[in-house]
Amino acid sequence: MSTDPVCGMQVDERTAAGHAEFAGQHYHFCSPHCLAKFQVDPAAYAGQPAPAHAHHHAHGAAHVHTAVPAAMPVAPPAGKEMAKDPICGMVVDKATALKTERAGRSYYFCSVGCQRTFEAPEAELKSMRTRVAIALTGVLALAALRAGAFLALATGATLVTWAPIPALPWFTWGMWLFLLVTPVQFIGGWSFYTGAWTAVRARRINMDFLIALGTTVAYLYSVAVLFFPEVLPVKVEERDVYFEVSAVIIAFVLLGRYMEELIKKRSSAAVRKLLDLKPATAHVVRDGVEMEVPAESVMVGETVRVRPGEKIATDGEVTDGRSAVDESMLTGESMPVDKAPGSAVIGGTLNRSGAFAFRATKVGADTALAQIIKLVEDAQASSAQIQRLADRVTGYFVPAVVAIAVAAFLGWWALGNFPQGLLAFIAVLIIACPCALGIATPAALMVGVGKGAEAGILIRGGEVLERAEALTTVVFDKTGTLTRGEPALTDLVAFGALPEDELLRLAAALEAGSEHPLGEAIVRGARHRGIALPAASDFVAIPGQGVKGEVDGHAVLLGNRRLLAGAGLDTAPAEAALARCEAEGKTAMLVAVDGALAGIVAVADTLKPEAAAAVAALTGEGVRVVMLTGDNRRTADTIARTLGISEVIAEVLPETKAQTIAGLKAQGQCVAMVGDGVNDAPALATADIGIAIGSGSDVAKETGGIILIRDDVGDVVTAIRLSRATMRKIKQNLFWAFIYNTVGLPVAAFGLLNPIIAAAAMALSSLSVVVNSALLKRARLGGQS
Ligand SMILES: Nc1ncnc2c1ncn2[C@@H]1O[C@H](COP(=O)(O)OP(=O)(O)OP(=O)(O)O)[C@@H](O)[C@H]1O
Ligand SMILES: [Cu+]
Repeated sequence: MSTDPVCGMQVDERTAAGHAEFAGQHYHFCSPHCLAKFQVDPAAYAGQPAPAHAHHHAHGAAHVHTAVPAAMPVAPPAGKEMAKDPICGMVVDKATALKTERAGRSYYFCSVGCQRTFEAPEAELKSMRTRVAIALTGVLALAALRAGAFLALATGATLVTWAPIPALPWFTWGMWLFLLVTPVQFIGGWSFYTGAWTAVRARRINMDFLIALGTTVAYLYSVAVLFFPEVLPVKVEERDVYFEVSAVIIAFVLLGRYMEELIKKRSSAAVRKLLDLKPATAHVVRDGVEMEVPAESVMVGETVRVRPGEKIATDGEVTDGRSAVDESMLTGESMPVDKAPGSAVIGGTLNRSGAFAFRATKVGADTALAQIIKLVEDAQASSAQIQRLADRVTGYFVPAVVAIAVAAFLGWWALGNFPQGLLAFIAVLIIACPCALGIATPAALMVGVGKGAEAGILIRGGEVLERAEALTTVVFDKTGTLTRGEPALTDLVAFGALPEDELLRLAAALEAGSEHPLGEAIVRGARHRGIALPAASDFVAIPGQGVKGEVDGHAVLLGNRRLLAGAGLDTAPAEAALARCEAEGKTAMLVAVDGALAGIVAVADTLKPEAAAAVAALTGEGVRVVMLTGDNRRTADTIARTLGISEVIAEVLPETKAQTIAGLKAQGQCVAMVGDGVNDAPALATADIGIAIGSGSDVAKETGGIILIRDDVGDVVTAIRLSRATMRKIKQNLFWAFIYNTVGLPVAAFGLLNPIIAAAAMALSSLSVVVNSALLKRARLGGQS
C-alpha cells in the first residue's frame, strides 16, 4: 500500500487509478482526478519542495505514465474545483471527494453515507431503519424495565419487611441499564461518532459532534457512577446514572433523521424521475441494418427507428413517418404532440401510436434531458443568500454553544451541584444543535424546483427565487410571447400606379431573404395567392425598421415610418390607411418603389389565448405589467388594450430593448423580462429575472433565470407563484429551525430543560422543516392550463 499524495487515501499500487514519477519518487493515485491535480503541480503534493537532484529529470517536470485512457478529460488546472454533494448539499472539493458517474455526469459526495444514499437510496434507508430499530428497542425495553423495576421495587420492599433477600451484585438496577444502553450508545450512535470524526478532521464542529459529545458525557458519567463512584466529586446520595438520557437522545435523533430521509427520498424524486426517463436501448440503422444498441451509443447523424409505445432515445429530427408523442414528462403538456418529417423530437419522451424514424441531432450531455437534469440539480444544490447568512451565523453559533455548555456546567458545579451541571451541559449541546438550520433552504429548494421541473418550469436556483420575491414589474415582449409570432397577411393598399398584386409580388420577393416573422408572413401571403416570386438582389435588413433591395430592376423599400423617413420619403399620404390598420391591431408596413410611396402591406398576429388571463393574474398579484415592442404605438396600444395591459413601451429598436429594461431597473423596479429569446436575449440578460418562454428542446441555449419549456404564458404566472411560495417556505423553515434553539438555549443553560426534551425538540425542528417543505408539493399555484 502507498499513500495518494493528493487526497491522502491509502491505495494499492497494483490497482491504483494512476501513477506518476516525480523527483525520482513513485506516486500512486486513487483516482484520475488526484492524478490530474498532481500533474498540474507535483511539487505541491510531493511533500517537500523538489529536491536538488531533480534536475536529472527533464526540467524537473513530472514523468507520467498513466492507466487513464488518453481520451479522458483532464481536470482543469489550478484553483480548487468545488461541487455540491447532491444528498446533503455540502460543498466538497472535487479532487478529494468520493465520486459516482451517472448518465454521463459526475457526482461528488462528502461521505460514503451520502454516496450510498445516492446510489441506492432504498438500501441506505434500510440500514438506517435497522439502526433505529436497535436504538428504539433499547429505549422501549428501558421503559418496560423501569416500570418493571418500580413494580419489583415496590414488591421487593414489601417482601423485605418479612424476609430480607440478599441483593445479587450483578443485578443492580444500574447494571441492567448499562447492559441495555451500551449497544444503543455505540451501535445506534455509531454514525454520530463517524460524522463527528470527519468534522473534527476538517476542523469544524457539526451536529454529529454535538450529539456525540453530549451523549458520551452522559454515558461515561453513568459508567463512572456505576463502576468507580469514588473518583466523582459527587455526594453518595446524588450518584444517579443517566444512561437513559443518552439512549433516548440517540433514539430521538435517529428517528427524526429516519423520517427526514423518508420524506426527502420522496421529494428528490424529480431528478430520479428525470434520470429514469433515459431509455435503455435504441433501434439504430447502421449500414442499412437495424440493430438494437444501448441508447448511450447512438451517435449524431445516425438514423433511429421508433416503434409505437417506445421511448425516444435521444434528441433528433423526424425524417420519416408520423406519430403523436407524449412529452408530458418534460413539458407538463398533457396533450400528445403530433410529429411529421421535420419536427423535432426530444430524447426521453414517449412515442404513442405511430412509427417513425429520426436523425439524431444531439446525444449524451447535449440533449435536452441531460440539460434539464443538470439545471434542476444545480438549482436544488444552490443556496439562497439568506441561507448563506444562516450558515455564517451557524459558524459562530456552534462554538459559542460549546462555550455556553461548559460555562453552565462549571457554574452549577461551583454552586455545588455537579449532576445538575452535567445535565445542563448535555441539554445545551443538544438543544443548540443546528441540524434544522442546515436543511432549511435545501429542503424547500428541492421540493420547489422539483415541482417546477415536473411542469416544464426550470428555475435556475436560489438567487432567482430571491429576486422573484421582490418582483415589481413584468415586461412582456409582444411578438412571439403575447402573440403567437405567426402573423398572417391581412391588408393590401396600393396608392400609386402599381396594382395590388404587383405590390405584393415586389414586397414578398424582397422579404424572401428575411427571417423576420413579418417578412415570412408577407411571403406566405404571396405564395397563398399563387404569385411567383422573382429573385431579389442587394438585400439589406435594417433591424427595427425594415428591409431594402432590388427586385426586377426596381429599388424596393419596405418597413415602418422610420425607414421611409430615413430615406427622405414623405409618409403623410399613407397616414389615413396606416392609422386604420393600426387601430385594428395590425402591423402595417409601407412599401416604396423606385423612390415613391407605392402602398401598404398589413399583417396581423393572433394573440395567445391564455395571455389575457395571465396578465390579469399578474395584475392581481400586484405586479406591474408592461408590454415592450418594436411595433408602432397605435398597433401596440390596441393589442395591449385587448389584453388588459395599461403600460406600453412601443417603437423600441431591438438594440435598445436592454436599455429600456435597465431604465426600469434604475427606477428601482425589480424587473422580470419575458421573451422567446430570439431577438431579446440581451434584454433577458439585463432583467433581474429573464424568463425564456417556449424553449422546447433548446434548453441549453437559454440565458434566462427561469426557462419555460412550453410556449404558454400562463406558466409565467405559475413560475412566479412557485418562486414566491418556495421563498416563503425557506423563510418559514429558517424560523422553525431557529425558534427551538433560541427559546431552548437559555432554559437549558439554567438547568431547567431535561436533555431528553431537548433531543425531542431538536428532532421536531428538523422534522417540521422537512414536513413544511414537503407541503409545498401540494401548494396550488393555478395559472396552469
Ligand atoms: N423584415 C421586415 N419587413 C418589414 N418591416 C420590418 C421588418 N423588420 C422590421 N420591420 C419594421 O420594424 C418594426 C420593428 O421591428 P422589430 O423586429 O423591432 O419588432 P417586432 O417584431 O415588430 O415586435 P417585437 O418587438 O414585439 O418583437 C416592425 O414593426 C416593422 O414595421
Ligand atoms: Cu441536530
